[in-house]
Amino acid sequence: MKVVKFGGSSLASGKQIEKVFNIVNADPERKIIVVSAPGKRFSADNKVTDLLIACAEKRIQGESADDLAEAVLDRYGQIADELELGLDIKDMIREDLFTRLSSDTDDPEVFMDLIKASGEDNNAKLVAAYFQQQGVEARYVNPKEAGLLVSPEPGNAQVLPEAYENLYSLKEKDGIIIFPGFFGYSRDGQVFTFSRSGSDVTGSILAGAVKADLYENFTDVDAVYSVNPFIVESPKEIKELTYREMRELSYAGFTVLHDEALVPAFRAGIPVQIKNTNNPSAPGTRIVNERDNTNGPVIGIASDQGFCSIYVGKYLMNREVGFGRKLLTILEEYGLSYEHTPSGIDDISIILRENQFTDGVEEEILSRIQYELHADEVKIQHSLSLIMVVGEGMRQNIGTMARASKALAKAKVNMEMINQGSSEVSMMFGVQAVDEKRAVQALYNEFFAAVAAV
Ligand SMILES: Nc1ncnc2c1ncn2[C@@H]1O[C@H](COP(=O)(O)OP(=O)(O)O)[C@@H](O)[C@H]1O
Ligand SMILES: N[C@@H](CC(=O)OP(=O)(O)O)C(=O)O
Repeated sequence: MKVVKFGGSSLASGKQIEKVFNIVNADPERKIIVVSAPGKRFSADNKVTDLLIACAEKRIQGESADDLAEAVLDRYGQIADELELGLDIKDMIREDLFTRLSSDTDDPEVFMDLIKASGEDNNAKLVAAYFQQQGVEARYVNPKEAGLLVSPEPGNAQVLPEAYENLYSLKEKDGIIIFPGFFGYSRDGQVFTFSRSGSDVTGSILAGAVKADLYENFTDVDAVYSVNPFIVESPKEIKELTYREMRELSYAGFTVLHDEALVPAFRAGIPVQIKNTNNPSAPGTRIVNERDNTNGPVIGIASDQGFCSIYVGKYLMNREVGFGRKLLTILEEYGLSYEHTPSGIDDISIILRENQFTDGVEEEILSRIQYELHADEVKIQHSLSLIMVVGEGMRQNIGTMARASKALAKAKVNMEMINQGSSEVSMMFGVQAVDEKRAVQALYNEFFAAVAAV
């Protein structure tokens, strides 16, 4: 049995949903179908989820959200018309959205999740209606009915362990199951969503729960490319990579798969296949436990912007027991998570996502570090990009760091910091955001120009 997830780009129009139907119909093993909300039809288009967020924000501010609600309903309406689904489904979606919008906003975050989740929930109902109209035995299954229990963390829910046992019974159901991605229910019955792009996570949870043979993730590219195709033109496709490599790459900027989506599939040992809804005969990319390292040390290069680095210098820091703990405790008190901590004997840098800082907090944290830790120097550097060079082959190859540094030097990119993960499957370079694209291109030329296929 296969669990198959279709992303927003695969469900953005009636024509796309016809493709989805043909793909599912072509393989009787495709039994559990996870759907996202309708995504963008063209680059300047709106994702339904973004419209819903704007809708919820207006209501939270006490304003009317009718115009935005109509824009959402128009997207479903157009799809239903294209698929000749009739009025029932449109009426049902309208009623559902306005019922949700009329609920109380006392807890804005809970309200936001209720509205966001409607994107996937209503799309699953619409897709199920289309499959039924085509004469296929298919039915919408609600995550509450199926027992997809999650932690009550708005916009950042985590699956609860007992969900896996509950969801196992989906295996026994007849026909095709159309399951909305992106959200689950807390133990007391409230809706909570995963973080953005979280339908990938739902697919992986279901695949793990029913012990599927394969988790297929359909999107709008033929494969996972060795670098982001918006940075390097026509980059090499990756045929196979390991869970660890993909986890590092998706965390560091390969948005094609949610970085938390691999854990459930990995724990259950289920391979993941990335495929293209618009070109389903392309083999795609397979994510597995182990692969042959035949083509050099590096499998992919990912990059992301929006980081800052807090530098702390203190003479004899290496001798001071508890220094690191005290420093991280200050960050913890402000609810900040950090990404990397490159360090020397007398200094340490903490790399964080900039968007975690609220007004005024930055100065407060810097002066607390200076004062409470008696630091010699504390400074913050903004607008950094992190570049991750990833590959299991690095463990067996000598000189990968030297090659990367040389390529960056040749491209006149100043490295602000370097960190090699203890796992030896990744190297991190911190550069100024303005240098990011040039750096990625230089690294790509170094590691992929002469490689046939990866
Ligand atoms: N290394 C990469 N390989 C393939 N796609 C990538 C990569 N990095 C970023 N992407 C982007 O990921 C997109 C697919 O993910 P997403 O937009 O979330 O699709 P979906 O709508 O299927 O959920 C691609 O269109 C591409 O722009
Ligand atoms: N619709 C949600 C969840 C999701 O997974 O979407 P997509 O498959 O389009 O990335 C979002 O936009 O975040």
